[in-house]
Amino acid sequence: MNHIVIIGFMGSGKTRVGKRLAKDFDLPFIDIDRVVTRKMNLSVKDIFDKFGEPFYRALETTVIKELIKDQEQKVISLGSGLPMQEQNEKYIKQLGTVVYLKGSYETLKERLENSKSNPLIDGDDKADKIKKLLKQRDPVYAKFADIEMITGDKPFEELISQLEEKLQTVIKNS
Ligand SMILES: Nc1ncnc2c1ncn2[C@@H]1O[C@H](COP(=O)(O)OP(=O)(O)OP(=O)(O)O)[C@@H](O)[C@H]1O
Ligand SMILES: O=C(O)C1=C[C@@H](O)[C@@H](O)[C@H](O)C1
Ligand SMILES: [Mg+2]
Repeated sequence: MNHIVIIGFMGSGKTRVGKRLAKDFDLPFIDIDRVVTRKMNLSVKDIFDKFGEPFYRALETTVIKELIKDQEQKVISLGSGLPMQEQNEKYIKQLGTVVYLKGSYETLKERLENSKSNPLIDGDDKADKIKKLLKQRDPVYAKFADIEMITGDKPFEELISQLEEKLQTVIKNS
């Protein structure tokens, strides 16, 4: 399928950017974190606490597999951890044009400072956890990316217009 697929670290802007692209391109928007929490009627944190991370990962994989079969083009924001799971690799590759929203450690730390909804970075050592996870994840996100956009170095509107220009070129040539 030729969905527009947004990946990146927690706080990189997958939801905000995804919603905006969907509006501008007049496409439906799907946020996989949101689909999973709706299915369970629980927050990400509650799913992790009650059922554990492997259960959450299995749900994410179910959702991405369903989206492969979806013939209606969409903008899809993936969960931040989804590209890290080996079993999802083949599905991401089939899904469409992948946009990596790449944030620096400083940008992400600032955006995530007050967030309490990400169980993998909660706690007093949040900054350390962000640094370690980002180091592991950045090369994996980069590997999947058809388009890489730096987030945090320019105003949101500028990011959107640059990204939309790149997407139009990639989609035209695909
Ligand atoms: N380009 C940007 N410039 C400034 N702030 C931004 C930008 N993109 C997103 N933000 C802000 O950063 C925060 C995180 O954005 P968002 O929730 O979209 O990230 P996310 O990648 O979906 O995070 P998560 O993985 O936790 O769902 C929000 O407050 C959002 O408004
Ligand atoms: O980075 C991650 O691994 C996660 C990020 C959130 O979006 C949720 O998908 C969940 O907290 C896992
Ligand atoms: Mg989000």
